[in-house]
Amino acid sequence: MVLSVENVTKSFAGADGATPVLRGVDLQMQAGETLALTGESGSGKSTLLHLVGGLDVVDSGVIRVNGQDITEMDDTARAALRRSEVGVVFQQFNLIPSLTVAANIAFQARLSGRHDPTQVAALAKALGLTPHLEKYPEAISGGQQQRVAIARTLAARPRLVLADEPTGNLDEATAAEVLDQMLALVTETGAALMVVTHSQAVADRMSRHVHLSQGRLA
Ligand SMILES: Nc1ncnc2c1ncn2[C@@H]1O[C@H](COP(=O)(O)OP(=O)(O)OP(=O)(O)O)[C@@H](O)[C@H]1O
Repeated sequence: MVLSVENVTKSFAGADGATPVLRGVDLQMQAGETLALTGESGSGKSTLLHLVGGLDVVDSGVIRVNGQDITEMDDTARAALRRSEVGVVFQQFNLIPSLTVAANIAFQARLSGRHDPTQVAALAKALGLTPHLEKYPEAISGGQQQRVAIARTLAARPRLVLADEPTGNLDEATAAEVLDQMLALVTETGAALMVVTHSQAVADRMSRHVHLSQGRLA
């Protein structure tokens, strides 16, 4: 089991007390599975993604990544697991402006000790980035930057890939193409992929679909 979420709750403090966002979420993912997570705006999709990615902590419940309980870990251990096992593609690409496209793609893989120049070249080719490898992020389009962010995540070969609207900034045709490549690359590495999306077209491409409503998954 790559991911196991058991009875997870999370509230945020607001002006009129704590607002529960997740009220007991259960979810399991196996290696090779692809999952679409949908739900209305504000339903808590990003919150769940952040908890699973170890970027925020649960109020109660258990999250296991590759069998390891991240809710019991301290910040250092959680950060180490995130570096080695979990890859996150955010809506904002968070590229490093002072590094070339090639160095941005290699960045995460270097951190997790899995840098392989041949793989960077292969990912760049698969995502149509080869002509841009020596450019800096400011000199490429938003859609190209998004593909660099995807390549950077996959280059580190995480067991679990979490993506928040990974093709949200791309036109329909490019989005479909990038999604195809992402699915192929994830399948190739045997990782599990969770995609938060508002797009039915994206959800339809995943092997499973769960919907977040009233703080629970259905
Ligand atoms: N750090 C925070 N502090 C306070 N409230 C928060 C915080 N993060 C999220 N929330 C609240 O939790 C709820 C769920 O937010 P979240 O971003 O997870 O929703 P979402 O389903 O991802 O929405 P969208 O589809 O619009 O991105 C919202 O009401 C939001 O205002």
